[in-house]
Amino acid sequence: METQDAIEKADVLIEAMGWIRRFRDKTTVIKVGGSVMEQPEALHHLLVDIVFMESVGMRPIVVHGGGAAISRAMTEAKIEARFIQGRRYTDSATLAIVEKVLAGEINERIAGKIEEFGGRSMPLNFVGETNNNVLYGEPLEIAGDDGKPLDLGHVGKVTKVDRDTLDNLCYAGQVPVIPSMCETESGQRLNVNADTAATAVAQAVGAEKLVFLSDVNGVRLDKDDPDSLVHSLTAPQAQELIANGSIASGMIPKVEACLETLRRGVKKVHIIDGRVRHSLLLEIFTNLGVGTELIAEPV
Ligand SMILES: Nc1ncnc2c1ncn2[C@@H]1O[C@H](COP(=O)(O)OP(=O)(O)O)[C@@H](O)[C@H]1O
Ligand SMILES: CC(=O)N[C@@H](CCC(=O)OP(=O)(O)O)C(=O)O
Repeated sequence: METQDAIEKADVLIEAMGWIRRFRDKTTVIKVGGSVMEQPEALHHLLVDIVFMESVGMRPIVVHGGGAAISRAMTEAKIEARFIQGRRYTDSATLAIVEKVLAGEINERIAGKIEEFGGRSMPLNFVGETNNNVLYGEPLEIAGDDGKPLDLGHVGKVTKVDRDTLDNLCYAGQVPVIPSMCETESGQRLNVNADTAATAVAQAVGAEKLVFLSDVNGVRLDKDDPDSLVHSLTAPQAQELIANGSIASGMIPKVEACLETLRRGVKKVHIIDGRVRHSLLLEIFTNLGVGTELIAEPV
């Protein structure tokens, strides 16, 4: 029986070989949502998966949010969190919290854990003595229903990514870990929605794949019903679900980010459940089709 078990394990390795070959030296951008980071066990398994990917010659890049932790820190500081079209209104006091919690604590924690699990990583933030920032941008301008610009405070969008630094780190076998903030040309720091930050990184490095890890099993027709999961979604279908309100709250910037990424040529975009053990490896190494795959047009 033991030999049988060992043979089955060897079969699994052989099955993975084709996928490993396919993705070797190709970049996968992994966006880790704040909700996944709230669950230490889920985060542990996810980071081990990322170390595995790097060990077999893939090039993972992590972009992370931390919405839940930011909101918690705001409550402690007695600041009320307010969202406008899925973006956090960011005044100066909120920005200071975002910088400390997201670019500081969470970013360093993820990078530290990757190292703890046997990988090598580089936290890319501007907190501390050296500025390792790779995301540059400008204030985000969005309009309300009346067409007038909305005041979001210090919220930005990424317009430039330091691709050379990311390429060099990946080449050297280090996993870049990027918080969702950017700096303007004049050095002003801005809070960026993590889904859109991940999109900008995926486009800049010409990623083969962009995977969003969230706390739901994917895009659902009814957001409260896990059985209404949509396995494959085309761009027009996704737009329809946003327009009719089926896709709401934090799922809006995520799906919009997916659509933008497809328009810019990244081949595959997936939204999967980061709470499921090894969901990332299942997504990459099997045909099981976990979560929702977004595609530009039906094949
Ligand atoms: N149609 C939908 N399908 C799935 N989730 C949805 C949908 N509409 C809204 N949501 C909400 O979007 C959330 C995911 O977005 P968000 O909280 O920003 O996640 P993350 O922090 O992982 O980026 C889900 O937890 C769910 O409550
Ligand atoms: C402008 C804006 O909304 N920024 C986000 C950045 C963090 C984020 O996006 O975190 P999740 O991935 O966990 O949602 C925020 O302040 O919550």
